[in-house]
Amino acid sequence: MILDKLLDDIVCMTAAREHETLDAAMLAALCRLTHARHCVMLDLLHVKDQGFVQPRSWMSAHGQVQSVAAMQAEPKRLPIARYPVLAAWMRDKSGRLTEVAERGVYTLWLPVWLGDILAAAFRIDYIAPLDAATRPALDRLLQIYTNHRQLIDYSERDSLTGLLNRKTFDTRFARMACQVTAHEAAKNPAEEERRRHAGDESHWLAVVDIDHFKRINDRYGHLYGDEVLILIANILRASFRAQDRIFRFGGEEFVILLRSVTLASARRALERFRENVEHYSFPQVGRVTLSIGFTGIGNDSPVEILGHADQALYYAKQHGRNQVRFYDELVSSGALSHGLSNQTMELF
Ligand SMILES: Nc1nc2c(ncn2[C@@H]2O[C@H](COP(=O)(O)OP(=O)(O)OP(=O)(O)O)[C@@H](O)[C@H]2O)c(=O)[nH]1
Repeated sequence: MILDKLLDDIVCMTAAREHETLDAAMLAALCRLTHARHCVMLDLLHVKDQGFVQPRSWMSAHGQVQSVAAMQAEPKRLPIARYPVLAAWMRDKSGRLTEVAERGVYTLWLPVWLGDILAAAFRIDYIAPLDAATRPALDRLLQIYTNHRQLIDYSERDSLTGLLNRKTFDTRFARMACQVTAHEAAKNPAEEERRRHAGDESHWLAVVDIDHFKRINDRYGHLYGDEVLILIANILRASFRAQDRIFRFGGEEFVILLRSVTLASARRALERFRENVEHYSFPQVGRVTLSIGFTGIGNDSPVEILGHADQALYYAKQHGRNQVRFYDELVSSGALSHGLSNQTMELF
């Protein structure tokens, strides 16, 4: 019986081609196998050598899997010290299934190890103790989950920085732009423009390019150039929210999708990131700066949106580098004319 259920769950999990679907299949499997009252997946974030814990997805009371990616608000991050089991795993760089019983409720913790990095954990709460066969079954299921997650990571991510790759950007951005276009179709473009400037929440796309990166490679060699790319990827991860998506677009270019924020917040986040890089001391290389162009994601096609952000980036490069430029503002001030320039990067 347990074998049948387990095989069904494995079929579901290994059919997943994206993290969200894999996480949902794993949560459903865990709830079914443990008859859980509550099941949540937590992400472990490593920020400046400190560990933080943040929910990623969970099973709702109605048996539906919900995910942070679909939420408007930033989920709460708590220091890892608030979770003694996770803190001990992180300190020891090892740990397996751990069951904790307290006042008639059992909590099972399952770690997701990627090498010696504790990347995530599942927490399951239930009231009847697990039978002897369930624990080893959960342990195997966790191994299958981790293996499949690594496979998805491998195809979605850039091997140098670990950020999402260009192929993933193409798929995700086309999907996101379609959703926004469908949502905005009923509105008139002038109203959408007014809404973005009026401080309403919207989605934004930013293109980031390291300044004079060729000089870094030429002066210090490609290995140091690669190190700069890895460190900038780390600063990017620490500078943006869980709902935002960060891609290495190729070479020394990165793309950020900022979700559901006002123009002022998007600008502030990008400025803060730019300053974080400017003030970081890169080993051997010293100071590195970057230029950023960004625009709103409205009714335009993905190619046009990328083209607009790239035009703003090009403007930043032409006007001193180390700055953030907003496409719509450049157009309304007359510094840029609306439409695709022939200096835009090669798209798709
Ligand atoms: N180390 C390293 N270098 C790379 C990688 N991908 C691309 N590059 C280098 O990135 C450099 C990009 O240089 P350019 O496009 O001329 O731009 P830039 O020197 O950054 O100048 P501006 O963008 O105008 O500020 C080239 O020297 C590429 O060889 C990589 O994965 N690792």
